[in-house]
Amino acid sequence: MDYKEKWEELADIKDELAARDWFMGTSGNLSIRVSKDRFLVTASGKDKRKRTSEDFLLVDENGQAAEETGLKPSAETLLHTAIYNRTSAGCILHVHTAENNVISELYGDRGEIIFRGQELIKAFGKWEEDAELKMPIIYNHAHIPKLAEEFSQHIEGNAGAVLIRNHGITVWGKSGFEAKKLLEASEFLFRYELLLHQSRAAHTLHQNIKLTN
Ligand SMILES: CSCCC(=O)C(=O)COP(=O)(O)O
Ligand SMILES: [Zn+2]
Repeated sequence: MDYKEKWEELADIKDELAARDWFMGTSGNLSIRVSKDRFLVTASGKDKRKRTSEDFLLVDENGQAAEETGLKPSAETLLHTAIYNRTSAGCILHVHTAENNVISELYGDRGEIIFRGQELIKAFGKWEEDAELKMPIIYNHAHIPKLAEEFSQHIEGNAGAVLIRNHGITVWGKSGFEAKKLLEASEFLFRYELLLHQSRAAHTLHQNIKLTN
């Protein structure tokens, strides 16, 4: 199976995400579809900031190595198989950032975060003036099959995003370009939300200080 082009595409995306410092402490995993039942996924536990010939391995629809290799697929490969087996997604990106973790903790008890009135929700195809983007937040089960099972309940269509509480975000899209767009839009929305919280808190504190003086 010739997957050189897909390999290079995923390696380029990995470099771009690494330049943003989105792979702290070896976290994160990425994959790209090569055929109906084969995809390339990052090898587990690697420093994803480095570009090497052992960054990815080809796996089948069960997440098992499809070629002779000493590499281990990502520990979270079952989340990738869950998406590829249910959709026509072409690429999946999972990163841990401080921002996505804090948002997942702030809104985790609600089970979702809803974005409204934000231009960047258009990246998710939400173009109407009153549109809202609901992003599910699921519990971070240590047992990956259990995590994948809960995650699967939120896979709707060929593009989407799910937050795993105090863990990270997983996005998928029809292509590498689409998946990256959703990831960048999500991280923008998280930073915006956090800045807004901080600005409001600072403003309230300022008002209270003025009142007591
Ligand atoms: C050190 S991060 C803990 C595992 C994780 O959440 C992750 O994204 C990376 O795991 P992988 O096996 O894909 O390297
Ligand atoms: Zn992870």
